[in-house]
Amino acid sequence: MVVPVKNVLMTVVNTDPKCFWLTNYLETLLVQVWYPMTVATQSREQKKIIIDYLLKTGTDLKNMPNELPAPLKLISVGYQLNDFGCRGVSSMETAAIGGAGHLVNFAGSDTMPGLCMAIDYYKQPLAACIGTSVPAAEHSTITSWGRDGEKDAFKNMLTQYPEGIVAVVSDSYNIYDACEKLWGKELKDIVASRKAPPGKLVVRPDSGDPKKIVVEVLDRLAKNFPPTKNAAGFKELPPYIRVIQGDGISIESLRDILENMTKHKWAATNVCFGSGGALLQKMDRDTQKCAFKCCEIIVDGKPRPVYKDPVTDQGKKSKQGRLKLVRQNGKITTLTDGQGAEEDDLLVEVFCNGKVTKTFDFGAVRTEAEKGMVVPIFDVKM
Ligand SMILES: O=P(O)(O)OC[C@H]1O[C@H](OP(=O)(O)OP(=O)(O)O)[C@H](O)[C@@H]1O
Repeated sequence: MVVPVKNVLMTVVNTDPKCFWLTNYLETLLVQVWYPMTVATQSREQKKIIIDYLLKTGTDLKNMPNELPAPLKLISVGYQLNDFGCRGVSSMETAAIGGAGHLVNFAGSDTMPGLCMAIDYYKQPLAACIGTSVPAAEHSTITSWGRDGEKDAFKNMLTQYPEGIVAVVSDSYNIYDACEKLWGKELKDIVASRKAPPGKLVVRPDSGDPKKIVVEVLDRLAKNFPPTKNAAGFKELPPYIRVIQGDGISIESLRDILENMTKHKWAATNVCFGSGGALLQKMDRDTQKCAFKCCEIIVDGKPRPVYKDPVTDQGKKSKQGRLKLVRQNGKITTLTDGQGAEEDDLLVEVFCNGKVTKTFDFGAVRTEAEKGMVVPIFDVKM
């Protein structure tokens, strides 16, 4: 469920007076949910930005081709922010937890542990295509051919993967020449013969100022792959060629790039993104101010509200009494002091006296996260 910050997200009630210490004992463990929640939230914010620019620059989102075999449905927005974060996090466990958080909103990911986590813990079959990636060159598979062998390295990628999507990092030496001379002239016929959709070459710059380099690359490619204008007057490269920016992507740079593309009349559909450290690592518990506080205590059989209210920071005031999460006039809010009716509480019991009483599958989590988005992008429940 999408809940604004500063609301109650979970409550823990002690059911055995002999274990009065248990709730606080669990605090440290339970508060660790701050991490996947923050990854999922930031990834969802980036999805909103991408959809916003797609609409602004004339993409017909409702008629985008399905990217998955029936009965699964996913439009290509699901691959517009790809998880490149596995190498940039502190452990494989972090990659698994954060990577699954990103998959709530997108389907593109190179973080295998995230995919395994979604399958294992949320009981999704592999065939549900929770997360996928594409064949892609990395610098070593290009530079091993030597500086004079870059064209042959590129050609090798196109011929090894003659169908579907293939991404090729193109900045090993000179990204501008790679776009204009190698892709645009020497290999143009092979690129243009790729059957699209879904087949396409995805050119990857991986250095330079992210804000500028994407437009520079699009402009260079446009010299030999003439773009068409969509209904809103924005340029689109031929469907067999696209660009991925995977270096230095954060919420801020993603917005800057899309804004700069819009300024230069390039449609957002020409580009997709890869994000690593900023997606999975560059955040902390205070990003969304996630905390766990005592709000009620039973003394001599009588409940008593408990709270803190530091004079030095009003923002740290905690909620008191029994808490409920409710929807009032369409807005989610927290009721304190036992107010509100039990049946209006959006919080549900998930664990009681040693037993898990409710579970959620990954499809249901995704459906919740898509609520409030302009366009739902996937239906991959199985
Ligand atoms: O969002 P980020 O955390 O920056 O992750 C993405 C980056 O990771 C990889 O490069 P890497 O940093 O391994 O090396 P390079 O940039 O020197 O090629 C990739 O080529 C991207 O540039």
